[in-house]
Amino acid sequence: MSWSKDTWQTISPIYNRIIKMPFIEELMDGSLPLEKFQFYMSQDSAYLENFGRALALIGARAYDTQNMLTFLQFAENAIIVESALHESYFKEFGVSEKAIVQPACHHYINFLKSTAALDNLEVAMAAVLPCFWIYKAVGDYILENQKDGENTYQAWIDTYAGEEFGEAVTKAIQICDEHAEKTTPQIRARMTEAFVTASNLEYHFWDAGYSLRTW
Ligand SMILES: Cc1ncc(CN)c(N)n1
Repeated sequence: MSWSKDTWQTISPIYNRIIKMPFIEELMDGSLPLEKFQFYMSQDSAYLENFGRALALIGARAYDTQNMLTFLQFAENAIIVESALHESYFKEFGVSEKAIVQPACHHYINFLKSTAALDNLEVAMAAVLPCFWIYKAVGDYILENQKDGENTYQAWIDTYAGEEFGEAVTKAIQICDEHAEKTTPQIRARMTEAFVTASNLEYHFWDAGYSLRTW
C-alpha cells in the first residue's frame, strides 16, 4: 500500500471526528453563526500567510527544480487564490484582516514553519499535506451532503471542493508518495507522525473557531 493510503487510514478517526464537528455541520447547512465564521476567517488569514511561507521554504529545499516549482506555486496559490476568497468574505462580513493570532492558529503555523525549516524535507512535505487533503475531503463531503438552497458559505465550499484545488491535492499526495518510497523507514515513520500532528491541528483549528477560543 502507498504511504498516503496507509497514512490516511491512520488519520481516518480524526477525519471522521472533523466531519461531525458542529463547525462543519453548520457550515454545511449554512446555520453557522457569523461570529464563529468571522473568527475562523480572521485566524485563517494569518494561517494562509504562514502556510504560504512554509510552502515556499519547502520549495527552496526541494531536491529538484520541478518540485521546487510545484511548491512555489502552492505557496503562490495559498497567498493569492485562497486569500482572495477571504478578501471577499472580509468585505461582505466586515472581518478585520489583521487579528491577533490565537492559540490554535499559533500552534499550527509554528509547527508548520519549524518543520519546514528544520526537519527532513520529506517530513516537511508530509506536515503540509493535511492542509491540502483534509480541506479537499471536507469540501467534497459538504458538497455531496448539503441540502439544496442558499448557503452563505457556498463560495468557501466551492473553493475546496473545486477541480483546481483537487489537482493541487493530487499533486501534493503524489510528491509525498514519491519521497516516502525513496526514503528510509525511520523518516517514513516521521512523515506519518507529522501528518497525524497536522491532522489533529486541523481539528483544533475548527474547534477553536466554534468555541471562539482566545488566549
Ligand atoms: C487551517 C487551514 N488548513 C488548511 C487550509 C487549506 N489550505 C486552510 N485554508 N486553513
